[in-house]
Amino acid sequence: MEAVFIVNPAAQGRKALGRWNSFRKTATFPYQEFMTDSPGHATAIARGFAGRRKEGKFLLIAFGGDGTVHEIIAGAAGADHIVVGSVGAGSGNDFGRGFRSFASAAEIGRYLGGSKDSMAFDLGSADGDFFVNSSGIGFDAVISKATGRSFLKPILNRFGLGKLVYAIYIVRTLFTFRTFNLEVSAGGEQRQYQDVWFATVSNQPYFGGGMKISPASEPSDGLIELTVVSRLSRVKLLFVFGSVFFGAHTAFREVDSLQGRSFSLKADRKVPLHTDGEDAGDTDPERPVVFKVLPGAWRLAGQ
Ligand SMILES: Nc1ncnc2c1ncn2[C@@H]1O[C@H](COP(=O)(O)OP(=O)(O)OP(=O)(O)O)[C@@H](O)[C@H]1O
Repeated sequence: MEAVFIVNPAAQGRKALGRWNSFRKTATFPYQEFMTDSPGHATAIARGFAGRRKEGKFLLIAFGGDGTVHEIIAGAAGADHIVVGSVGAGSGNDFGRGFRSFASAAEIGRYLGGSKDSMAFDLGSADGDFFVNSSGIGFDAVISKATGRSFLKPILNRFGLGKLVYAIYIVRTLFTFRTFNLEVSAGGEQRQYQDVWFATVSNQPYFGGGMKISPASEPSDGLIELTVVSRLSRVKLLFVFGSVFFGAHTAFREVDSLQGRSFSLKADRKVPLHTDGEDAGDTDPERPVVFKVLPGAWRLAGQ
C-alpha cells in the first residue's frame, strides 16, 4: 500500500502549511506528497488515483480540514483500491469527531507496517454532490457560506478562536434569516413543514464544528437521517442551538428527525444548500433536492 499525502496549505487560516512542515519531518515511511492549489484540486488528485486500480492499493491521507477530506472522498468514491486517511489540520474538523483519524506520523507508520485494515462507509449525495458528514438547506447553509468566505475566519484562526466565527454568524443570521416552507417526501410519504429554519441530512452525528445535530446517525448503517427544525421563535432557536452541542435538541417538539435511504426536499423559495459545510448553490423552488445514501461507497483506514 502506497502512502500519499494530499495537503491543503490554506486550511486553518494557512496554519496547515506550517503544521505540515513539522509533521513531514516525523514521517519515517516512503510517501508521495501533493499540495492543493485551489478548491476542487484534492478531488482531481484523488480521481487520478482512482483511475490507477492496476497499480495496487493507495492510502490517500488528507492533511487539512473537513473540506479537504470531503474532496478526497468525492474523488475516491467507488474505488475499492483506495483507502482514505485523515490528519485533522483544519478549523472545524467534524470529520475527526465522527470518524477515526490519524494523530501522528508514527501512527500512520504503524498502520502501513501492520494490519492495513480498512472499513467501508456510506456516502451521501445531494443531487449528485457528495457529502461525508452532512448536507443541508437553510440557516446552517447560510452560516457555512458566510463563515467559508469570512474575513474574520483567518484572523480568529490565528488566535485559535475559529469556532467563535460560527457563534458570531449564528447570532447575526438569527436576526436576518427568513424561514421557509418545506415539502419532504420520504419512503412514499409526504410531510409539510411551515416556518422552517433548516433541514439537515446527516451521515454522522456532528456538524458545524462539534454540534451533535444527529445523535442517531451511524455512518456505516446504509441510512441517512433528516433533521428539520421549524416553528421556533428566534430566542428559542438560540436555546436549541445551545442544546445541539450536547445532542439534547431532539427533545424539542419543534425538532423532527427521520431516518431513511432517500429524502426529497422542496422549499417554497430559493434557499442556500451546503454539502459538508461547502457552498453547493441554492435550491430551486420548482424542483426538489434529492438526498440519497450510497452504502459503503468509500473506505477508511483502520477498523
Ligand atoms: N491552495 C489553496 N488555496 C485556497 N483554498 C484552497 C487551497 N487548497 C484547497 N483549498 C480549499 O480550502 C477550503 C477549506 O479547506 P478545509 O475545509 O480543509 O480547511 P478549514 O476550512 O480550515 O477546515 P474545516 O472545514 O474543518 O473548518 C476547501 O474548500 C478547499 O477546497
